[in-house]
Amino acid sequence: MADDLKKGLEGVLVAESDLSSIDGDAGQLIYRGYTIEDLARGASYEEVLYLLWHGHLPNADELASFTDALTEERTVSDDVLSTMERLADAEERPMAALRTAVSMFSATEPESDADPEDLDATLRQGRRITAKIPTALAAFERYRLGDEPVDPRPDLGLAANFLYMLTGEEPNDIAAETFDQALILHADHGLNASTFTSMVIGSTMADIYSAVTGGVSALSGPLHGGANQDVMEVLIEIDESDLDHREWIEQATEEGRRIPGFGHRVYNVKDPRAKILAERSEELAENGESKWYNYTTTIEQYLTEEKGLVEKGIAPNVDFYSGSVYYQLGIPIDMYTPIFAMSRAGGWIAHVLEYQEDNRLIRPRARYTGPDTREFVPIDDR
Ligand SMILES: CC(=O)SCCNC(=O)CCNC(=O)[C@H](O)C(C)(C)COP(=O)(O)OP(=O)(O)OC[C@H]1O[C@@H](n2cnc3c(N)ncnc32)[C@H](O)[C@@H]1OP(=O)(O)O
Ligand SMILES: O=C([O-])CC(=O)C(=O)O
Repeated sequence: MADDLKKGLEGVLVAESDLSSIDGDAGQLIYRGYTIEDLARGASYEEVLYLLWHGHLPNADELASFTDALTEERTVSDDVLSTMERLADAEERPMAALRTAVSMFSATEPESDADPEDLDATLRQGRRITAKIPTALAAFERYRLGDEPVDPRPDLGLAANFLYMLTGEEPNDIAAETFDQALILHADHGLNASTFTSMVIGSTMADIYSAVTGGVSALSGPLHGGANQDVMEVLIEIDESDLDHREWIEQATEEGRRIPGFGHRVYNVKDPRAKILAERSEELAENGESKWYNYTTTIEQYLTEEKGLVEKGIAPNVDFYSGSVYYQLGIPIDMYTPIFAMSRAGGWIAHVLEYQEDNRLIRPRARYTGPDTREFVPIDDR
């Protein structure tokens, strides 16, 4: 492969960004200069959204008017609800239902005829999308269970309100805080595949609904956001196996299975988000069932230390520990990737807006390896 061809765009710089920075060797992630550890410990998801969208952490008044604006936009149209019901009846996957919902939100967009160059209008549209995603997703889950959707509660923050709409019960403080932290950890991550997808769409000056729908689509794949569901499925496979979890991972490794939740294009060491989520998983295990956390630590220890994967730069990524956290919060397994999207929508919107401020159409090239020019043969002569 010639040097100028960067398969998978590895290492290629295509934009400047103030939003997030990853140090793949040190295992550090910052959003606009703040470490992910400080944000996860001290901020709410709404504060992080504000930081990403407005460039600074909000003061109390700014946060209050920002959360009010988000809260006001939580309801979704009856058309979206009935579509969620139909898709639930058809046993559609939640990520596909979410992709459809985001696309449908634009039908009730009050500023749908805004000039694409009006980035304040785009931000307001993005805020509407971000506020509505939890409502549509929770409604889909309720319909799947044969229940009616639960109306959003204006007195609850985005994370607690989502859990409330999902179950009909107000979550306890530990569940609400853990889930809020998970949303913070997933909000942004440089030019990952789904963010880049949104930026490519945004670079044509298409609307933000299209960009976020594209982001959801790209995130759904098992090499990207879909891995969090796959990790939990592996843990359940281990639980149901006749083998003990240590034997299971030994056998899986011998069979050459690629374990989801390991490996990353940018990190050569353990993802800092995985460290935080591992702590949350351990805490939940101390007050509940310990086996899920135990399975993950056994896999991590075996692969990284005994099989030496960490020396090859393959270590747990964010998806490795989020599954056992969500499982212990009682969230259905196929909602894990939509939850990732719920959070990452904030990052997609931030990157699209940042790029559109000084927009240039994104349009790379492929090296042509097909035949040289040849003679066209009419169909009757072929
Ligand atoms: C939120 C996120 O998107 S985080 C990533 C979520 N995805 C996953 O967890 C799925 C599992 N992981 C993977 O498939 C990959 O590590 C990716 C897709 C994340 C990164 O892919 P790339 O940067 O293209 O790395 P690539 O697939 O080329 O792998 C490089 C080497 O690491 C190995 N490797 C990568 N991931 C793993 C893994 N999970 N288990 C074992 N080996 C792995 C590959 O076999 C390859 O080895 P080789 O050079 O000896 O052939
Ligand atoms: O950065 C990436 O390639 C994948 C990832 O961890 C994320 O999107 O959070």
